[in-house]
Amino acid sequence: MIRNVLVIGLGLIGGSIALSCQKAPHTKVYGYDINEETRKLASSLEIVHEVVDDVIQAAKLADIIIFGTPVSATLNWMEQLKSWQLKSGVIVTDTGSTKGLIMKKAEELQQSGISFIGGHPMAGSHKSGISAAKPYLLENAYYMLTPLKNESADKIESLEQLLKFTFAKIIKVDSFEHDHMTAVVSHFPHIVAASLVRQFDFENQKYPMTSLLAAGGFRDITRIASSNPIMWRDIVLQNRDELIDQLDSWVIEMNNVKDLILKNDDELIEQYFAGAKQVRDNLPVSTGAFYSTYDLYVDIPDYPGVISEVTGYLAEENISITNIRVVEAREDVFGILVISFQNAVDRDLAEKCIKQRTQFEMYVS
Ligand SMILES: NC(=O)c1ccc[n+]([C@@H]2O[C@H](COP(=O)([O-])OP(=O)(O)OC[C@H]3O[C@@H](n4cnc5c(N)ncnc54)[C@H](O)[C@@H]3O)[C@@H](O)[C@H]2O)c1
Ligand SMILES: O=C(O)C(=O)C[C@]1(C(=O)O)C=C[C@@H](O)C=C1
Repeated sequence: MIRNVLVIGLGLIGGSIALSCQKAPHTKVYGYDINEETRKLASSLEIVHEVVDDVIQAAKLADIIIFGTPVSATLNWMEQLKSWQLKSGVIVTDTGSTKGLIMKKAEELQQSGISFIGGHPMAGSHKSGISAAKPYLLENAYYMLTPLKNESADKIESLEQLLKFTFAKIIKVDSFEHDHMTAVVSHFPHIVAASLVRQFDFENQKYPMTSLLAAGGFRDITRIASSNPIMWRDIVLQNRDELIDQLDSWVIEMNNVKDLILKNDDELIEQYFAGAKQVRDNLPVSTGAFYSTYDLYVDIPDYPGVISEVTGYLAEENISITNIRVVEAREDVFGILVISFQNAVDRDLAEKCIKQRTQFEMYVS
C-alpha cells in the first residue's frame, strides 16, 4: 500500500519535511505552494515526487496532509479543509510556530470528522524559501506534537511513523504550554533582536562608524532579525498575550538593571552577569540542526587573499558553507576565521580539506 503525503507550503520547513518524507518507504510525496516559482523549483530540485497545481484534487488522495505555511495561512487553509472531500482516515498536521489558535481550529475540524494533530519542529534558520530546504534540517531537533486530548492514539502513531524520517526527537506537548514556552525561547527573543537592530540603526545615523564596529557579539545576538518578516508578523499576532506578558517582565528586568547601574554597585553588577552566565553555560547542549552549530575555527595568518584561498579550497571540494566571519583581525595578531556549515559531516570534510592543503591550526566549537 502506498501512503500519499501532501505538503502544502514548500519553503524552508515544508520543503525540508517533504525531502525527509521521501525517505519513508512506500510513500509518495505530493507538494503544493501558492507561489508558482516555488512550485517550479520544487519540481526541478526534486523536493517532492510530484508537484500539484490543484490542491483540492490532490487532497482527495492524501493519507497525510502537512502544512508548511505561515501560521495565518494555515488557519485559512484549515477553514477551507472543512468543505473538501478527504479520505476518511486522513491525518492533517502543521509545522507552525504557534499552536493555541491552530488547535482551537483543530477542534472545529474534529467535529467535521477530520483529525488535526498540531506539529512544530524546533529547528530552522533565518533563511527562508525552498532553496534553503534540507533533508536533514530537523535532525536531532525537538519536534513537538500537540494532539487534542481525545485524539486517537493510532493516528498519532501513524504520524510519528512518517515524521521519524526527519530524525527529529518527537515529543507531545500541551498547546497552551507550547505557546508559553516558545514565547520565552523563540518568539520574544525575535522581538528583542529586531529592537536591538532598530536601536542600532537609529544610533548609526548619528555615528555612521558604528556599523563598522558591529562585530561578533552584535551579529550573534541579532542574526535572527534577518528572518522572514511575514512569518514573524503572523507568529506575533497569534501569540500576542504571551508576548505582552514577556514584554512586561522584560521592562521590569530592564528597570532592575537600570537601578543596578544607577547605584554604581560593582558587586551587584558582576553578580547580574555571573548569574546569567551560569544559566547560559548550563543550558542543555542542543544537538539539533540549529544554524551556526557546526562552526570551524581556522587560525589564519593576516595576508591579503587568505580568506578566498580557504574558501576556494572548500569550493574545489564542493563543500558548502552557510556563513563566514573573521573574529580577530588586528594587524599584529592572527585572525580567526569562523566558517559555519549545515552539518557535522560538511564541517569534518572541511577540516580535512584545509588540513591537507595548509598549515593553519583549526579547532571545532
Ligand atoms: N523558519 C523557521 O525557523 C521555522 C522553524 C519551525 C517552524 N516554522 C514554521 O514553519 C512554517 C513555515 O515557515 P518557513 O520558515 O518554512 O517559511 P518559508 O517562507 O520558507 O516558507 C513558507 C512557504 O509557504 C508558502 N505559502 C505562503 N502562503 C501560502 C498559502 N496560502 N498556501 C500555500 N503556500 C503558501 C510560501 O510561498 C513559502 O514557500 C511557519 O508556520 C513557521 O512558523 C518556521
Ligand atoms: O534558528 C533560527 O534562526 C530560528 O529562528 C529557529 C526557530 C527559533 O526561534 O529557534 C524559529 C522559529 C521556530 O518556530 C523554531 C525555531
